[in-house]
Amino acid sequence: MLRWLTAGESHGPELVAILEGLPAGVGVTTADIDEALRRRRLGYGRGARMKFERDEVSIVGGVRHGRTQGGPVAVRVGNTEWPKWETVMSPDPVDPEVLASQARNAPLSRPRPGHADLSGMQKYGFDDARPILDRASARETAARVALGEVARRFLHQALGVSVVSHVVSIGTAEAPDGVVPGPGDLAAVDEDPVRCVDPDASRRMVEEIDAARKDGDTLGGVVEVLAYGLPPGLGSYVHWDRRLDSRLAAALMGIQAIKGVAVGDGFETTRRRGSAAHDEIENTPEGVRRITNRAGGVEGGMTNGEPLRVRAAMKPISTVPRALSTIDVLTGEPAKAINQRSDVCAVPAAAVVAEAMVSLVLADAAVEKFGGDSVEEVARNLSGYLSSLVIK
Ligand SMILES: Cc1cc2nc3c(=O)[nH]c(=O)nc-3n(C[C@H](O)[C@H](O)[C@H](O)COP(=O)(O)O)c2cc1C
Ligand SMILES: C=C(O[C@@H]1CC(C(=O)O)=C[C@@H](OP(=O)(O)O)[C@H]1O)C(=O)O
Repeated sequence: MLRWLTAGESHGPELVAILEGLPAGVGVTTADIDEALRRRRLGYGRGARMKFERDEVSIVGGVRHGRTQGGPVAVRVGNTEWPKWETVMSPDPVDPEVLASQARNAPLSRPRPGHADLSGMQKYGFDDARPILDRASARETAARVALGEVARRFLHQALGVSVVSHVVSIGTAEAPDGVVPGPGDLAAVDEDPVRCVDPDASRRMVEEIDAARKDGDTLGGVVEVLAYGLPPGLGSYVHWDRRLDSRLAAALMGIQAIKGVAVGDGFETTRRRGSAAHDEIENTPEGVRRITNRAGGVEGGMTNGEPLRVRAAMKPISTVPRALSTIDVLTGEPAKAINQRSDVCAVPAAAVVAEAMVSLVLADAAVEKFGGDSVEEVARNLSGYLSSLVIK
């Protein structure tokens, strides 16, 4: 079983992440994780903070000379913005006079509709949104992407699986159906400003972001993750919490601002008759396969050997520059919501985060199915399983 945990605040000194249960022998370096974090920062529509903040990565456990050792992998991602926030986010008590002398320390009492601010203040008993937004913030996804990169490398090295992602829509601008990146297309997708594989749709997405920015507004969209090279039989139908689709949905819904998940053709399938909804089976010289892949590679909560295809729907960013109406919790009076700076659209970044979450879930399911304490052992067990399949 793989377990992963993150800690740290958006404006704290650093994020910390631990991945436990990964076999030994996964090749991964600080530079690999650095590159994964660079990819998360890509994307047209991000706010000012992405320009001046750097991610400072260090691997502090579980890896020696570029290989995992079998113990928990621990990663730190420093926030280079920290010196500006040292007083606001100090773990230790601060002299009230020092606090009062800095405008940055003023309580944030005008909760943003759509963010965690108001419910978080009610739940944890604060009249300041700072402690809420600092942990609710998607800055935390940097820690998940760091771990996801280790999981992705494991999947590739032990099973030959490639995980890729792309942006399907931003606002009302949509890519045409069926245009997806192939297993080796990640770098090409990254070159596009919104990580969309259709140049025409990409241009319309960029225009839509420009228009929203001009209007002081924000946008959401849909991302898709694909995994190529999966064997049949990851996950199981025998219990709800062992279903791969249930685990993928939970992991993707666990990303900030994700409001819906679809496996394969998802909701679209409900508009079709059964005869046009399912994937017919045929035998080929290479083995059994589905003629189509509307199911997105999962049937009965298990991979079926076709490429995995899952989508996640992201709502528009809730820090709307043309600020929304709220109340000031200190006075109860109507007010405009907190708004200093924000992303206009973070859908391309969310695609990279979704890749990381899918990689973690697939790595977990692979360790469960193939056991093994080393990459070599997992690969051996996979090959034994494939050659012993009754139906190939
Ligand atoms: C990559 C990424 C970047 C985000 N950037 C912002 C942002 O700049 N401003 C903002 O208000 N929300 C941003 N969000 C969304 C908030 O984190 C999210 O809306 C908030 O945590 C409330 O949670 P919920 O949307 O899941 O209800 C971002 C989300 C992601 C995945
Ligand atoms: C810092 C990151 O994303 C942040 C996610 C976020 C939010 O509310 O989720 C709000 C913004 O932070 P701030 O309000 O400080 O500008 C984003 O910049 C990051 O992704 O590294």
